[in-house]
Amino acid sequence: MPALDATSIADGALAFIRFFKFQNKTRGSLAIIGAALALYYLKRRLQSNKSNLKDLEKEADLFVKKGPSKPKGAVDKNFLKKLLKFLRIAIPGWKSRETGYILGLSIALVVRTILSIRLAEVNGGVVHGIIQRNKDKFVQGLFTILLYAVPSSIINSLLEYLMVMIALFFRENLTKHYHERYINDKFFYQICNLDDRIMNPDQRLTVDIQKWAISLSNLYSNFSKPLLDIVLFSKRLYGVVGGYGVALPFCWYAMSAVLLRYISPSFGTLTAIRQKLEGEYRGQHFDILNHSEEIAFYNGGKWEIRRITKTFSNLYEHCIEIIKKQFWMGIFDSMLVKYGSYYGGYLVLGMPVFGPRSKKYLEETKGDKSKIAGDYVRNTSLLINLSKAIGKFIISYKELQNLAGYTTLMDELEIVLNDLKVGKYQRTMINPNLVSERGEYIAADDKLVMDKVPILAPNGDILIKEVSFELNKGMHLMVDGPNGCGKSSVFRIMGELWPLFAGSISKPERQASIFYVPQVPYLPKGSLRDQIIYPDRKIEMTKKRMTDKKLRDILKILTLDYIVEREGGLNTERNWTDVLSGGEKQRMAIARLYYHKPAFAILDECSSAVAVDAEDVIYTEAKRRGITLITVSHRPSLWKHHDFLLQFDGEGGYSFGELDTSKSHNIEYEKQVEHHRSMMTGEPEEEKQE
Ligand SMILES: Nc1ncnc2c1ncn2[C@@H]1O[C@H](COP(=O)(O)OP(=O)(O)OP(=O)(O)O)[C@@H](O)[C@H]1O
Repeated sequence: MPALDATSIADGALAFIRFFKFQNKTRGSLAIIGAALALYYLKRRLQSNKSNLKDLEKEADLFVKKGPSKPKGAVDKNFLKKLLKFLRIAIPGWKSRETGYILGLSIALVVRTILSIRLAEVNGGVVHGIIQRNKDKFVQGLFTILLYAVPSSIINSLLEYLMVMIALFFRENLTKHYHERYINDKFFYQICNLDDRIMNPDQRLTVDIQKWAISLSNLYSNFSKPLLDIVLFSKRLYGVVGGYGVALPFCWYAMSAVLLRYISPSFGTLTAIRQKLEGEYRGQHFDILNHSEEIAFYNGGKWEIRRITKTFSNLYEHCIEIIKKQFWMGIFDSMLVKYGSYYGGYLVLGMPVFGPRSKKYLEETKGDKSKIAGDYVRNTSLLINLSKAIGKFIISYKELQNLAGYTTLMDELEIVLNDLKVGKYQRTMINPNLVSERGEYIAADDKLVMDKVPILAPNGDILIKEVSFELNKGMHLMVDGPNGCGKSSVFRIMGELWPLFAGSISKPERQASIFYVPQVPYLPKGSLRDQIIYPDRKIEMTKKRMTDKKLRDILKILTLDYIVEREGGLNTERNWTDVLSGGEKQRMAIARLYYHKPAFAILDECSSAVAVDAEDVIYTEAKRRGITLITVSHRPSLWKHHDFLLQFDGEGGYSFGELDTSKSHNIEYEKQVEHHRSMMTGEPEEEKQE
């Protein structure tokens, strides 16, 4: 704050007061009306939304279905409740390292404030020395400032360090909390396939948690430091300028806070929407990378550009909207919080000389100009610090709104995971009455039984009215039917990926007893050995008395042993999805099946890219290893490896019975073989007699 002649400050203040209060009431009233109109205009401008933003808000509010619709990310009682819930996860206990670091941060903040107060005193001393032309006092002051610089620098850096560490601890705790629930169970499948509330759970788990943690850590120091500064600086200022001097900045800021709250848009909602849009944008890049080969072959670049440009322009427009609002808020913030406080500041600084205690002060200083100037500089320092602290305290409301936005996003994830845990999910249902109904899973060794189980898609769409069959160990089952009739869905329900709405399913309790081999297998990043033993680790492989030699033998049966040689051994790490061909990937998944040797294996078109003669080896070997096969396939050449047939007609009906391919009366089988032959050779199909 520039040093001004004290008399002119007081004159200015008095003129200001007279202008509004006593002298010119008409002009004063006009100014107040003008200011009120300007405020109203600003509020409308800040709180109005573009039409596309309204849609996004509606979408963001999909969640708040119950109760009155409130903007997401509002700072209210609900937010505090949610925040408390997450704080319990972020700070696990009183004796945790987080509490230790927060305590450390609090101590560092106190020390920082004490150092600032001491520095203000020293500043005053230096000015006193200059005006008195007292060289010793001046040099002593400079030396003291230098001495204070060392602890101040250490404390400043320590504050930064502690804040970053606390944010990282918070992130770690929350990430672990979500990982345990999201990845350990089947929720990562269900959150995208059954529920339509969260489009980008990956964004929530990565970026949003990180932002929440940083925002909370910043907020602690942005709130607690100013709060502490306010207490300590006010106390000190009270001692030197009296109660009026302290009350004035407070009144000013209280008025500013009310006005700010009146015109401020819900930055929490804006943040929540922005995070959603960021997630969608990232998700599309992820899609392109994931399907790069297909997109490149289709020459789908133009289509992808159109799609990604649209998503990015939504994000861009939303960011512009936020930046514009921040611009208008910035003007208002500055006017009230920064420049407004200058005016009030000068009034306070003039108080020792012109205020109610001026007589006493002037007697004490005996009119010593150097002492008055020194006090002025010290008071300026104190006041600047106090003003800054109050200003920061008010502006951190914006940070609080951001935190409210991130908290809402995380709470949504929490709600969905909790719902999935109890088998509840939300999506547009064809038959909404079904949501609360559930069938029963029964533990049974060595058999799979479906008793009156309706096959329904997650949206309640009836694929097959009711399915019943019993399969004992050693009864190899072929599952057939037209595309989209619900073959895979039967096993999704059996594997508890989709809800069981009615009937009962008996199956072995041990998850590992039923193994699923899909058409496109998952090949995780890792060694060649990992591809065979997934999801086991080497330690589990050793416990199962499996050796690298046995793994190589498995690969040999599947004629995959050349890959071990070519890639340089079982320890070689590669991105196997890119390295292996379609048929190799499928055979690798079969190697995994042989390694795990489950009681039952669901083979879902798992050999569609494998040559027919190699397919025979695959199925014969699986049976030799004691695995009961449940094969979902359209290939009639596979029927001979099975004893039973579960056949869906594509119109909601099915049949289950023995399959005897050797009997000539098995017309259905022969028809299928003939159809396949004609497709392969291009010759017309021959008519068979029933
Ligand atoms: N998550 C889902 N939500 C709603 N419907 C789904 C979902 N997944 C699949 N479906 C629908 O359920 C029906 C049955 O799918 P399913 O995968 O069981 O067919 P399928 O008989 O195995 O077909 P194909 O022979 O083509 O593999 C299909 O119409 C499909 O569109």
